[in-house]
Amino acid sequence: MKKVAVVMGSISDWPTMELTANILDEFGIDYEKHIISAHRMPDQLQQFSKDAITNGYGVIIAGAGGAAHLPGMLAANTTLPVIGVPIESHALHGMDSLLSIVQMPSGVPVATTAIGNAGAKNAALLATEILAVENSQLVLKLNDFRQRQTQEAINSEMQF
Ligand SMILES: Nc1c(C(=O)O)ncn1[C@@H]1O[C@H](COP(=O)(O)O)[C@@H](O)[C@H]1O
Repeated sequence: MKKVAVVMGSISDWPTMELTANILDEFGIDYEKHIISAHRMPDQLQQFSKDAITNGYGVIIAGAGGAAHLPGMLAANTTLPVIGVPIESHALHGMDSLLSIVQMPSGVPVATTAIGNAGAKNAALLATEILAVENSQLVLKLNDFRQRQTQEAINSEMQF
């Protein structure tokens, strides 16, 4: 199975992106985590994204905050699917991150999640669903995850 790249613009994004990593762990998906900033590490960004297919990645998840150009610049340099996670910034509560990730020009798509923790978790689930297209074991695991989630919601309703 292909690996997932979990990329973030700064180590300060890790408390959010760790939630992505936790879900990939839960599904037994091989991933690598990297700090690569399009702004601060432009050469490394180019190298990483151009080599991503030959290095065995199937999906890239990129979390960034503020002027969050990282997911878009990764997408510009590879045809792998890129999922962007808008980190909840302090100054603008992640609206800056969201708008700078979601408003890509036509021709270079980035699948954008919700801001912050929910987005980080959904990015991992979406990456799992992409890999599940070619992997029936992952389909079973995703169905099991959904069933448990439904049961937890039913239980909370009964205890309410
Ligand atoms: N948005 C970007 C990029 C980029 O898009 O290249 N590089 C860093 N950052 C973001 O800057 C925020 C503050 O970073 P610091 O905490 O390191 O100052 C982080 O949320 C990071 O993702």
